Amino acid sequence: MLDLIVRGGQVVTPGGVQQCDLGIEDGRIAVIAPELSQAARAEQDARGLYVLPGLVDLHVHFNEPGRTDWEGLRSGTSALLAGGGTTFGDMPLNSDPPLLDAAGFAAKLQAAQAHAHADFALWGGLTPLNLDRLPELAACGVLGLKAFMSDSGIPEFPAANEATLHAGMVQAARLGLLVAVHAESDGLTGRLSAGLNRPGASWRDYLNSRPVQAELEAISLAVSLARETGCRLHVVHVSSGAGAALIAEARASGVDVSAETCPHYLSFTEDDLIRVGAALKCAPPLRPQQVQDELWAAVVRGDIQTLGSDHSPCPPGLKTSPNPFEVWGGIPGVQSGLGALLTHGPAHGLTLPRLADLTAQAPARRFRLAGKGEIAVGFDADLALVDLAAPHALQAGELLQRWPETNPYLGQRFTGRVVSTWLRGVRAYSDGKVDSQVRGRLICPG
Ligand SMILES: NC(=O)NC(NC(N)=O)C(=O)[O-]
Ligand SMILES: [Zn+2]
Ligand SMILES: [Zn+2]
Repeated sequence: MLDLIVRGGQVVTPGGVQQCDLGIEDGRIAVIAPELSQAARAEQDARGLYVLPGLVDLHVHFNEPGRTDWEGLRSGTSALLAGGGTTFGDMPLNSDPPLLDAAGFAAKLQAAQAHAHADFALWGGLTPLNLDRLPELAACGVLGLKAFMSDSGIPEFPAANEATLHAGMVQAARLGLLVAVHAESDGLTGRLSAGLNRPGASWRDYLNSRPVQAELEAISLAVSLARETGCRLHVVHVSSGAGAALIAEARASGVDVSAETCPHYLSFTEDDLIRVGAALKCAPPLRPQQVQDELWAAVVRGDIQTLGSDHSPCPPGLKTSPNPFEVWGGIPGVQSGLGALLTHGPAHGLTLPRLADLTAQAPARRFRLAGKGEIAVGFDADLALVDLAAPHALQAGELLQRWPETNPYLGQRFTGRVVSTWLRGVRAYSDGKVDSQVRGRLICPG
């Protein structure tokens, strides 16, 4: 007997969108068919709703242990579920200690097993401080190694210069680990910031300190090191079409490199940053409309393979400095990414199967997370049931993150609303509430 039938939804698979039933057994999708007649212990009516694979958001900063007052695993995963996400990859920094060795892994694993309401994978860091710890991180089962090519803002997580990145990639290639980079040139951003960061600095000054050129220089360096070392490379939060093009060119010439961008680069421009200020500060920064249009084209074309939220919140007090350079950078986005994509995507030609690929299937495939990211027989029954006929303005009261008032999407009109989210066949979120009994599991790349 089936455990559950999800009945009559518009199911989004790589092949297209079709109305059918999903039969679920032992947390996995057992059968997909137009009208299931088998017996089941429970039924969920999904008529009129779209059934998407739960988001596999491999770029979040939940900051636990150590900076739980910035976000935390309970609040972060609650917001993830409310946004249709079922699996996350937690970045190694902003938690304290940062995840740089086996002890850091154990500390975060313990916190996540106790508090995460969604399945999780854990990134390890690649910094000049822990080049001798990469084999032990591989043995722990990290999702990959994350390096900053510019200042991370966190002193315990220093940037990797060319020599560190090279040494790390040589090892990563041997250990079978993927390396992800925050690609902005430290030399260029450092030089420009030194001239522009002064009392009275404006948001335009901040934008000028982190030009697209800084991204291109860093991508070029990372790609050439990946080519030389044979290391798998993933460039996170690509902010420009030119950056995506550089990566596409490298892929075409045989480098094993993929690209991520984030919903905020597709939703906001530098004009919004200048108007709104601190809530929209991130690095790399938001770009002009023209650059955003090119980025959208790269997403739809497939030159960007994955979407991640780069959910990186902080308490409101860190967003109050009058000097843009002193404001903490990072945007919360784990609950609003899907809504933003459903709202803005159609105008750019983004179809639902392509959206599902970018947000779930492609990240799971790229990071070898077996059984995740797809609505197909044998895969985990990780599902988001979405009402596309429910446009609404995003309210602080529905945001489950730690600091809802810092969310820059507040008040925006979204086209889709997540009605319920299912983790391995269990309803983990519905109608604004998370089932606090639901616990996530560690997933290691295969
Ligand atoms: N320390 C951070 O959380 N940094 C993050 N902040 C951003 N993107 O503004 C990131 O991913 O670089
Ligand atoms: Zn980054
Ligand atoms: Zn990040």
